[in-house]
Amino acid sequence: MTASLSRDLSDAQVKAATLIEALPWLARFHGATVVVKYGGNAMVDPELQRAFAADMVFLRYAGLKPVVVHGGGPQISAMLTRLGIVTEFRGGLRVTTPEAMDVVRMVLVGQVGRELVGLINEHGPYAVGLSGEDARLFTAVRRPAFVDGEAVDVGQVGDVATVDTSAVDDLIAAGRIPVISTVAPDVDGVLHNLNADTAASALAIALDARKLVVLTDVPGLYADWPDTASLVSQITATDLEALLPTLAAGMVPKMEACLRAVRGGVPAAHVVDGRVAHSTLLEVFTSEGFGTMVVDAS
Ligand SMILES: Nc1ncnc2c1ncn2[C@@H]1O[C@H](COP(=O)(O)OP(=O)(O)O)[C@@H](O)[C@H]1O
Ligand SMILES: CC(=O)N[C@@H](CCC(=O)OP(=O)(O)O)C(=O)O
Repeated sequence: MTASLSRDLSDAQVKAATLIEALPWLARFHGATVVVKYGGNAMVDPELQRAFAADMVFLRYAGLKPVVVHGGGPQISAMLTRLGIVTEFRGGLRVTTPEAMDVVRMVLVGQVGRELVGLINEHGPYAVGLSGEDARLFTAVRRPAFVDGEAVDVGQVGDVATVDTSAVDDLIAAGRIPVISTVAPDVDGVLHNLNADTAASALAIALDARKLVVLTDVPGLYADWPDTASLVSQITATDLEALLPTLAAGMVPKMEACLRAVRGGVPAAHVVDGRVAHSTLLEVFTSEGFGTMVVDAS
């Protein structure tokens, strides 16, 4: 056998092994709803954006029901700066004045959501964008931020008060991929800015999703950040609860969202590295999984 033929054969074996490794996961997750929080670098790097859109279409063709909830913090900050509006974050939440709220809605619904819908729809007529305002998907209740244990008012920032999944259910039943922007009215119709990790978690619970996958810019949760040797591949909700008070800013809403999802009945919540192309597929269809998995019990 020539060297190149044996290389071709071994390449073919590696490809075949990768495909067949997916078989049990294809069987297990056929028909399952998976909520994916799109955020971090995967949202700003054009190649990663395209890879993410392809992953959502792949999940759909593999018989899963992907639902995307997107972030957009950096894009909101960039637009506020362009418009000369100064805002700050307190306790991980953006202080949202009525003026800032207009920009949050414009950027999330009108820009970030639209761009992702466009990328997915390069593959076919699948993605439909919604915000929390559509068909009462979310209602919000004003929440404070916590700084050094003290509650601080951060304006029109909300927690999810209610979820009505009917519009999302209709889209899923029609074979579509819902793409959701996280702004929502309160009971008086006043629009609120929701943290996207928090909204994704609430939606995963309401949809009875089998998985919540949260994309971020690190390989996963580090028990002892920033010690890279402390990457956690799996953690129980109980252990995560104990670790939460020690976590630094960005990871707190993400891990709280995973904890809430799992406590709310979602069998597994994952934080994966969105800087790696196709991270969602690596998580769903490989035996090792990818990133950090949170489960209710070990
Ligand atoms: N224990 C930890 N494990 C992993 N990342 C952490 C931890 N503590 C703080 N971080 C930081 O949190 C960041 C993720 O939060 P954030 O930047 O808000 O994410 P995103 O933009 O993806 O929503 C990481 O890039 C990292 O810098
Ligand atoms: C209340 C609050 O802070 N809302 C976020 C909403 C967007 C978001 O959560 O985006 P990422 O996932 O990219 O951080 C904000 O205004 O930035």
